[in-house]
Amino acid sequence: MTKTFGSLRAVDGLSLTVRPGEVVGLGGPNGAGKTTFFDVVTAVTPITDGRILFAGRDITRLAAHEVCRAGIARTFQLNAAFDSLSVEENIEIAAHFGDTDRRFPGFSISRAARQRAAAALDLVGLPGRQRIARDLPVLDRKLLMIAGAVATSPRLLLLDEPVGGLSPSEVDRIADVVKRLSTSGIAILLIEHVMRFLLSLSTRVVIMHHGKAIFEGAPSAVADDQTVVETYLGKAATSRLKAFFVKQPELNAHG
Ligand SMILES: Nc1ncnc2c1ncn2[C@@H]1O[C@H](COP(=O)(O)OP(=O)(O)OP(=O)(O)O)[C@@H](O)[C@H]1O
Repeated sequence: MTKTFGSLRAVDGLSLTVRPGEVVGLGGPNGAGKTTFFDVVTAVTPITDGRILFAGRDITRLAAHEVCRAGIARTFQLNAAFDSLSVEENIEIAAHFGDTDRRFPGFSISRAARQRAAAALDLVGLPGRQRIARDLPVLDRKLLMIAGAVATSPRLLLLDEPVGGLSPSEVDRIADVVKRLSTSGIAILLIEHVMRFLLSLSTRVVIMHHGKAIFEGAPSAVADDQTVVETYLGKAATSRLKAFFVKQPELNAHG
C-alpha cells in the first residue's frame, strides 16, 4: 500500500499480512503512517497505489460500509459514540450497521442485530446498558467503541491506540478484553505506543517509520533491533522493555 498526501508519502509501499488467530502489533513514532494505514484499509481515505486483499477478495475499492460488511471493523484514537444515546442503543446501531440485510426506508433493528449487540457487550464486559454515552468514564467510552466494532461481527479488528490516556489498571482491563476477543476468533491489528501493552499482547510486531516497515518479528526481539532503538524506543525505554521480558520469560515464546 502507498498513500500520499501531496508530496508526503504517509504510507510508502507497506506490505503487511494478518493471519487468522494473530494479534499483530503496529508501532512506530508519531507520524509514521499507522493511522493512515488503518484509514486506507477501512476506506476512510482512498488508496493511492497498491491492493488490499481480505480473505481472498480484493477490497481495495470498496466503500467504508462495504469493508465493514466484508468483515473488518475498527476503533479510532478519539472516542466516537452517539453521545445522547444509551450504551445499548449505541451498540445496537453499530450491530445494525454491520447487518448485511438491513432494510431501508425505516429504521428497524433486527432481532439478530440486537442479539449481536448484547453478545458484544458481554464479550467486552461493559455493564450499565441504560447509561447515556456522554456520562461514561473514559475507560467505559473506550469499551463502548470496542463493543460497537465487535457488534458488526468482524473477522479482523483494527484497534487504534485503545489504551491512550488510561491508568495502569485500566490498561490491564483493555488487555483482558483484547485477549478475550482474540480467543473468540477475531484476528487483531493493534496500534499502540504503550509498548508493554503492545508487546505482551502481540504474536508478531511491525514497527513503522516514514511510511515503511523498519522491523517485523517477535515481540521479544523488538528491543534488540538497533534501528528500532535509535528511531523509536530510545535507550531508557529499551532497558525497561528488556527488563520486562526477563521478568516475563513466557512472552519470549511468542512468534
Ligand atoms: N488527511 C491528511 N492530510 C495531510 N496529511 C496527513 C493527513 N492524515 C495524515 N497526514 C500526515 O501523514 C503522516 C502520517 O500520519 P499518521 O496519523 O498516519 O501517523 P501515525 O503513525 O498514526 O501517528 P500517531 O502515532 O501520532 O497517531 C503525518 O505526517 C500526518 O501529518
